[in-house]
Amino acid sequence: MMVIGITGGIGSGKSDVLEYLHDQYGATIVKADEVAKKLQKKGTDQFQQIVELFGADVLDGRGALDRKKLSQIVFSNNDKLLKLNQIMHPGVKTEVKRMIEKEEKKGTNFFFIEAALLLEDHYEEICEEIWYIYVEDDIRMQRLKYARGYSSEKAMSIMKNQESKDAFFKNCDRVIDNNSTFLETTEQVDDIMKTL
Ligand SMILES: CC(C)(COP(=O)(O)OP(=O)(O)OC[C@H]1O[C@@H](n2cnc3c(N)ncnc32)[C@H](O)[C@@H]1O)[C@@H](O)C(=O)NCCC(=O)NCCS
Ligand SMILES: Nc1ncnc2c1ncn2[C@@H]1O[C@H](COP(=O)(O)OP(=O)(O)OP(=O)(O)O)[C@@H](O)[C@H]1O
Repeated sequence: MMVIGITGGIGSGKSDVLEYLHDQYGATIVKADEVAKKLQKKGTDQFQQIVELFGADVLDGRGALDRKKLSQIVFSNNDKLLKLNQIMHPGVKTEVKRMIEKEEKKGTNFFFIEAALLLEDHYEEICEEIWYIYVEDDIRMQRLKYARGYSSEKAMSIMKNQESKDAFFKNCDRVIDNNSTFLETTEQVDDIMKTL
C-alpha cells in the first residue's frame, strides 16, 4: 500500500483532490481535520484538556465544543493555537497510524491523508510522498469567500498560521497547480497516478 500526504494552505482544494482520488482511483482517503473533530467530542481526553485550558466559554448550550468560538480564539493568539496543537496533534497522528495499519491488512492500494499541517507535524515519517496543492493566496481567499462565506480577515488569520508557499515548494515531493480549472488539476493528478 502506498501512503501519500496531500497538503497545502486553507482553501487550496485539498478536499476536492481527495474526493477525486477516491472516486477515480478507489483510494482510501482520510482528512486530519475530521479525525481531530472526532477526538474533540464531549467526554474525550482532548475535550477535557481543551475545557481545562480555554474554560467553559468555548462550549455551546449543550456542553459540546463550539468550534467557531475556539477558532476565533486560536487564530488570533498564536500561543493558544500552539497549545491546542499540542493537545490535538499527537492523538490525530496515532489515529492516522492506526487507520493505515487497518487499511494495510485490507489490501488497500492507495491511502491518502490530507491536512494543512503535514509538514509541521512531520508526516513525511509515515508518507512515501507528500503532494502540495498550490493556489495563490488571493485566489484561495476568493474561493473561501464564495464557498464558505469567509471574510478576507478570517481567511488571512488562518493563512498566516500556516506554512508559506516557499516552504511547501521546498519540502513537498510533488506540486499540483490548482490555480486554474479543476479539470486541469485532475489532468495533473492523472499524470502522476500513471507513474505510481
Ligand atoms: C480551530 C478549530 C476549532 C476550527 O474549527 P472549524 O470547524 O471552524 O474549522 P476546520 O476544523 O474545518 O478547519 C478549517 C481549516 O483551518 C485550518 N486549520 C485547522 N487547524 C489548524 C491549525 N492548528 N493550524 C493552522 N491551520 C489550521 C485548516 O486549513 C483547516 O482545513 C479546529 O480547526 C481545530 O480544532 N484545530 C486544531 C486541530 C488541528 O490542528 N487540526 C488540523 C489537523 S491535525
Ligand atoms: N480549480 C478550482 N476552481 C474553482 N474552485 C475550486 C477549485 N478547486 C477547489 N475549488 C473550490 O475552492 C473551495 C476550497 O477548496 P477545498 O474546500 O477543497 O479546500 P481545502 O484545501 O480542503 O481547505 P481546508 O484547508 O479548509 O481543508 C471549495 O469550494 C472548492 O470546491
